[in-house]
Amino acid sequence: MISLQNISKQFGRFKVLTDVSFSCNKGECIALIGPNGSGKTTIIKSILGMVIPDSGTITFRGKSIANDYNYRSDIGYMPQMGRYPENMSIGQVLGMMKDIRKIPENLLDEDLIKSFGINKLLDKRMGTLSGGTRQKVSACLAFMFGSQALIMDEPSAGLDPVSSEILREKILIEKEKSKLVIITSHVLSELDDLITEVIYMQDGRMLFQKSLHALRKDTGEEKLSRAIARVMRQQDESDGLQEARVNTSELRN
Ligand SMILES: Nc1ncnc2c1ncn2[C@@H]1O[C@H](COP(=O)(O)OP(=O)(O)OP(=O)(O)O)[C@@H](O)[C@H]1O
Repeated sequence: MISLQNISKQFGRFKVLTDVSFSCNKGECIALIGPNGSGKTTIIKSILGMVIPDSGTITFRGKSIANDYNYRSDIGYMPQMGRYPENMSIGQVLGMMKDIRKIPENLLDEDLIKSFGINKLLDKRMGTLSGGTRQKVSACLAFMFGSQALIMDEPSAGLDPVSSEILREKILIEKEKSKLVIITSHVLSELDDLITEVIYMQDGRMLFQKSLHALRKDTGEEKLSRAIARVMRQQDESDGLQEARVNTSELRN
């Protein structure tokens, strides 16, 4: 459904993405993980056309996204930090998005609006909302139009435990409908029962893409956090060995 081929991006002199390639398909729930600054949000923004890569190709349903923004109506996006007109009320923001997307009222998915209780806050101005309520509005918008792909950038950040669980249940329901879900999170424990695949980023490079099943099998660890920790230890050991080999050969020369 979404495919990245050799994507690289530089901001000024700083290389943020180097030769990133991966594909993801409907029915998959992909954890895009990695340390702060490893390039996860830049990947997401590149998929959404908000960042233009310096090189490489991104395709959505087999078609290059370059110069064609129509594909975006098929992606529900929940940003890390939603920015909205501060003077508009929640109801006006929801209404504005409905007008832009032009989806018939009976096809709108308003589950989260009800379960988060957003329907009781429609008159509140965006500028007065708490961080968590703003996140809830972003979540409502991401799911509202029944998009076939959902991209969520740290969706539970700022949500209280009850709301996190509501969102998690919703993601599971959509995953069961064979949608593609891409999700970034630093709280790996909340991804355990959700995801099918892991893409691990480090320093702007994709270190690996593996099914959760393969990752568990390779590491012998059931929990994602422990499996990732084990992979990183193995990586450090192999980097150390490599460094030792280089040092030895430098000494010989
Ligand atoms: N518009 C920009 N101009 C300059 N540098 C940028 C820009 N956007 C991102 N960067 C830099 O690119 C790097 C990757 O940022 P990105 O937001 O993709 O990381 P991330 O993996 O999502 O991090 P986090 O886990 O902290 O959200 C960071 O060093 C960031 O400062």
